Amino acid sequence: MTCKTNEHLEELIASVRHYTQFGKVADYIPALGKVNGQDLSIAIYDVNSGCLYAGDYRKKFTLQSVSKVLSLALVLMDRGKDYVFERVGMEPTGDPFNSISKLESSIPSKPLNPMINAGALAVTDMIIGGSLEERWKRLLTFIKELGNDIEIECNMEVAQSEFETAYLNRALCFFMKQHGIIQGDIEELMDLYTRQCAIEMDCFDLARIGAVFALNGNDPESGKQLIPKEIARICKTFMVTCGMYDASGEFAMKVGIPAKSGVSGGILGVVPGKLGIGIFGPSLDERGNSVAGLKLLEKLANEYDFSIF
Ligand SMILES: NC(=O)CC[C@H](N)C(=O)O
Repeated sequence: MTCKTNEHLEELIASVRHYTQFGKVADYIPALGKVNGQDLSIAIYDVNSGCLYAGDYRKKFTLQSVSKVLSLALVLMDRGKDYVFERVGMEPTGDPFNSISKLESSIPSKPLNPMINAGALAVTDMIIGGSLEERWKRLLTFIKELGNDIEIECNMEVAQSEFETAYLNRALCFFMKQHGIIQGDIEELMDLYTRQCAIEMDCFDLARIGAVFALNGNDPESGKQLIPKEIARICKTFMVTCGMYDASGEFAMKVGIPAKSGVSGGILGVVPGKLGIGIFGPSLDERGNSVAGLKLLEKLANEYDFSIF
């Protein structure tokens, strides 16, 4: 599948690029702070007619929280939904993605959903494998298959940078270990989680992964079922209710598609039955979503009537 440039998408990008100045690049993970805040690119994978792009769509970025949907899909396939949802809830929090507050107040004491850091850490802990390397390999192989790109790898500099500074995520893990939600070793989990967040790809790969979800888990080229339909549906539901952190309600109102963002500025979007969308725009708003990426999606959704509602 090749990706063609598209004049109208270029115009749309040009019309929203100035929003990048209203946000800022995440630097709480030091290695993430090195990118150019003005970058903005998009790829759209239409399951019927091919791929279109605008901007530097081959520029690589790390998935960060976008990876949470993919680890969730793998773990649901590994363990089944009863096991997973005994340990992680299904409700949006309305709190920032790294918040610790509801972990203590919710009854039973478990993370409210798999799209916040606490829930995602619990999910990554559930990835099956005899060793850290085996678990990592299983996750990476799964993501390569979804993106149909064997070159997808981990950016070890970003992974290491997060590993060395992830005090709050470690705190979440210690709390969950005390409450029996996390079973494994915490340093091993942090290693696996920070590698998962540092998996690097471009907008084209991300759009293709979106196309798999748009097709209920089927590979858009081979037709192979990569994710069972029910699990793809669960993932898309979480993307709608919790995918854009504590801006998920506003996003549902303004754009209305399953989507997942990450603090690298990536956004994975899904228009069911039709499109996968990959966006990269590292300048973030105060909630950690790509500021220009959101505007771009809003414009596209209005123009092409993407909303599922
Ligand atoms: N919102 C995000 O993208 C957060 C992911 C990041 N790796 C973290 O755990 O802090």
